[in-house]
Amino acid sequence: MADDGMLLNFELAPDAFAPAKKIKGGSWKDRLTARKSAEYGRQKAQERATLGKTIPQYGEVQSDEEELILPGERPSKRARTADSGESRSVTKPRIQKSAHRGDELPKTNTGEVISSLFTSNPASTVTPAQPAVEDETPIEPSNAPLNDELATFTTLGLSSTLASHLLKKLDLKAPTAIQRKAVQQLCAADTDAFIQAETGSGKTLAYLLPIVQRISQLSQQMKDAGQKFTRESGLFAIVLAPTRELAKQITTVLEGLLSCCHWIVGGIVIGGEKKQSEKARLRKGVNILVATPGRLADHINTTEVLDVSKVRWLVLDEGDRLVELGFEQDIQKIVSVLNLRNRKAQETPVPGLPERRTTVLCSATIKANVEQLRSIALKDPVSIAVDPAETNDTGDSSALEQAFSAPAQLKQSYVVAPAKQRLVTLFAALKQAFRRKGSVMKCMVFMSCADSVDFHFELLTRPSSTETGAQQDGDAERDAAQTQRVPGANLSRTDKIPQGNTISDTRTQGPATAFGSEETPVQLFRLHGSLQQATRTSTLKGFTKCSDPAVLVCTDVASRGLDLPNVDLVIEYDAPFSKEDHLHRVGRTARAGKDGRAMIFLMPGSEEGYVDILKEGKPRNLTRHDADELLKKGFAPAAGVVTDSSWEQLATNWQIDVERWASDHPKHLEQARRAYQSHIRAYTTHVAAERSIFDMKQMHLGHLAKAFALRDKPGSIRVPGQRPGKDAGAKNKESRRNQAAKKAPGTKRQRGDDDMDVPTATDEHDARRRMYAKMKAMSGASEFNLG
Ligand SMILES: Nc1ncnc2c1ncn2[C@@H]1O[C@H](COP(=O)(O)OP(=O)(O)OP(=O)(O)O)[C@@H](O)[C@H]1O
Repeated sequence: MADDGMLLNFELAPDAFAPAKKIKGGSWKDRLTARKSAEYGRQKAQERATLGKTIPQYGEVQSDEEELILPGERPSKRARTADSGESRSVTKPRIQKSAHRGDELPKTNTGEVISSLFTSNPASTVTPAQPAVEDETPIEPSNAPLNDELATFTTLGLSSTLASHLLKKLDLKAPTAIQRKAVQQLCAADTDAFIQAETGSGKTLAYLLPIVQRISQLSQQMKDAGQKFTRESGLFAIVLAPTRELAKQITTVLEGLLSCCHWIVGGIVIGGEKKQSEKARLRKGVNILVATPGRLADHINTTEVLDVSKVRWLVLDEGDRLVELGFEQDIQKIVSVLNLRNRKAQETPVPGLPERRTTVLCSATIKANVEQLRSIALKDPVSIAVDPAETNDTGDSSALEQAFSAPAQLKQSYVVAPAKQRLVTLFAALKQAFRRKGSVMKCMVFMSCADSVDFHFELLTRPSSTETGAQQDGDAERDAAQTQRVPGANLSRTDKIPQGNTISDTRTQGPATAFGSEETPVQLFRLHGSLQQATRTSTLKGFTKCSDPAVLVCTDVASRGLDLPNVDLVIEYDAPFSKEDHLHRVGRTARAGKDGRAMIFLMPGSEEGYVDILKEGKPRNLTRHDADELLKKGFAPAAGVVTDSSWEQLATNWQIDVERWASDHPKHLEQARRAYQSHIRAYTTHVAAERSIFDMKQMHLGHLAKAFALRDKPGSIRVPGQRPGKDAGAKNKESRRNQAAKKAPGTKRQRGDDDMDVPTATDEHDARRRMYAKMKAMSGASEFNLG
């Protein structure tokens, strides 16, 4: 009876007793999301029925369930930050005034208070020595082709055919410094070599030109000896690259070269492509093969027709990355098979074929970890580097490690933005960059993990808040999200949620509605290792070919070796995992003598220590920006009149809008939470030497949540398939780290250890490699998924 009484107090939603629809089809994730949407819709309808609550309108602050204290509830025992009077509350649903600096917090008309962007932020630990003024003095590019009259391709030992092909067909007038050295050395001698030079200095041609030259000489010698050179004459050279994208790019450069000697045939074998068609190509015969190590090792095992006995040139491009991604075993296997078959082939020599194999290791950064590759693959290598101090080096990698630097003409800057303001500052930086038509054409934004890339892509391409539910592009999911903002609209949103996974697989391009405009439309692309190979290829192509200004949001899968034309700005929104990664990321711009800008986001406090590491890359100009400065510029109205309060108000409104976008729809919310958690995990994977700079213990997880448009308490952020958010907390991390430290290095991990983010090994390289392996496993992605 008592129950009956209770029931009478509630006005039930009309469909309250309707049987829940069984959701079929799609992956488990899709079904879960659809189920949640249905639940959410039912809950909201019930809330409206019981509390008479209306759906908030756009621009109105929604109650923040996690941050707010309802009347009658006890306030929290302690403030969220040591320094703060932050974010506690009383109830009222509308904003009374804007969040000005120093104001407590924006208040809603029922007294609710939400966390402000501009209060309780930690102060910078460094007083800027000088105002943020970019040095406009022109600087001589360090990776440009030589302008010395004597520096021509013909003087390097290349045939006149090849040299004139470079000039006339490929429009390459002179070699770069590293090309001059490498081509001279590798055309003349059969010694192993390290090629080390800045990003964008033309290393691909530096090793391909001598190979093509030598094979073309070989073909001539065979002809002289009365033998015909064909694609079946043998496989003479192999180039190994760590990523499929890079392998494809090398193949394109190779094809460009081979068009002047069409009898030499190049080919490619990479993971993610059909193995049968690769086998068919290998059966027909190739003379130069570009491959990823895993796939080549696989073919060596399973494709009988692949004869490697005549391979005389082996290139390991991006050597340190090959090691980091754990390819040593594959490479070891490939090298031992090459050695074995090579010995056999000497019994039936080919005229003009060198006796020994030349192995070349190549990278802009060559780290100590390359020692392993060196012992596996190289014998008495010579060092080919541009700096005269290194040219006599006989391969001591510790000396080489000191040598790397960013291209001289690259303008680097860092932004000091507190955790809460990261997202809004990123928006402001992009808005500002693309405001003036033509000032930036292509920009890359690096993030630490695939989930974060997906979330930011979705957020920055979301429909503008003035649009209504009826989306012209027919994107039903967006429809659903948008409909929620229309008061009185039919809220049975489950009807509108597609069963397919529209976020993670299919859509990798969209208009950047957040910061593009009608006058300057900007296209946004996303790229990470968890995408299907075909999607990745078409995304890169789309970004490259896009005639509108474009932004590629990506993980480190795009950091190495990719030569994307006209990238003029690189933003490292999440700091790189090591200083070498930084040089490779920023090296996507300022290539082959062109100008470029790079900007890295750091948080006030220990992260500012990263500036010293940036300086190790010998930047000729390194400028500091504060978040306020970017926010002021980014939120400046078109007329450019910015008052102190207007930009803060606009920034706050923007933040509120994205928080509502996230909280209004279960799918967005889940994506935001997933991104937040993955970001925290990735944060713990910085190399040991940099862990005091990127220190989890100093991270304010609540503030960080705001950068993912979340209003949740960090501890309550849970996503299916991921560990609970609190596991990422500093306390737990610390205790697990201690546990790990107690284990002897090399001890096999116990099952309970397996979810640790902190590597147990003391050896930094090994730890990092294992971490990559773990990240790969976490997202179930392919050989070079770094997200
Ligand atoms: N001699 C040259 N003259 C003009 N442009 C050149 C020359 N050599 C190469 N380039 C161009 O320079 C760009 C960078 O070349 P490449 O990708 O080989 O650089 P890289 O040193 O391998 O860079 P990364 O270290 O980032 O992989 C390419 O667009 C290439 O076409």
